[in-house]
Amino acid sequence: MPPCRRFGRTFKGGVCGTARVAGAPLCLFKPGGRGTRRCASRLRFAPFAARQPANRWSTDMADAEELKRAAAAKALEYVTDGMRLGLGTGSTAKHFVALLAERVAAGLKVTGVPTSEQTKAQALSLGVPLATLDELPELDLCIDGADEIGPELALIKGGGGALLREKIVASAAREMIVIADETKTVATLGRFPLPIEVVTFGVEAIKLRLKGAIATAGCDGELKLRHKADGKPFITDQGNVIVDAHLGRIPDPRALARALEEVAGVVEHGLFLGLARRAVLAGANGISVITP
Ligand SMILES: O=C(CO)[C@H](O)[C@H](O)COP(=O)(O)O
Repeated sequence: MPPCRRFGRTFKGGVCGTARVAGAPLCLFKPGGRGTRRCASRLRFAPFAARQPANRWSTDMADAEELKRAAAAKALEYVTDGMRLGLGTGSTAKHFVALLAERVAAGLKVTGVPTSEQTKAQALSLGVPLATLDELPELDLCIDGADEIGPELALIKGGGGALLREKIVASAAREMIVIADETKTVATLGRFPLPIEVVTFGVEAIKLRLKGAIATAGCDGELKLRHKADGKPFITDQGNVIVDAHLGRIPDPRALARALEEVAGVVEHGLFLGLARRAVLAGANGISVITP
């Protein structure tokens, strides 16, 4: 049995052979005739075989991570030497930063501007050179995840609470590429609660004004202040709080964005309109790259 070209190992009871699935570098693991499973991570490869009898939920979770990593790997193809990169936040962006770090270790020269303290810590720990947006106010490319991807690549972002810095960094970049597993795509935005970052002063009054603004854009739904697991309000990297708007449907995202921007106390909202120029989506059938 030839060893896996990616991992350099031969796996007992099965064949591991690298392949490109619809352009994405994935390793195909064929455990002894029991079907083909995908593995995109050296570290998780061995446990994967042992995981065969695991319950459906954990298998789905693992598959979702593999898809995120596959999207991140494809997006890496758009990165070239010397680029100034916006580095997104979230579980998909985390895969991108990890893969980017491997390329940096192999000699790629890039400078990243992180969109959160979390991403900054990850990038620093992996040796990715960083700068602040003040030092690099113009970026070549920003790569980030999203919570929902609607028509014309309109996005909802901010599930991880980093929407403010994410929007500033994406706006500073010549191009934004959004990376996600394909379950994030929707025909109409709004199933994912829309994060709205507001100042900590007068939150209840701000929520009342938000309710009215949301109604003028033809939407309705509950507004909830975001809390952490310990019950305390979630505080963003900029020291603000987040109100999540559970709207269900956003028929006119531009109208809603305009209405939200008029409410005093709103710092930013999670509607990213006209920012993403490309989406790299990973699904069961491979990778697709879509443009608005
Ligand atoms: O906007 C974000 C963080 O503020 C993330 O990009 C978004 O929540 C998607 O995260 P994940 O890749 O973990 O699904």
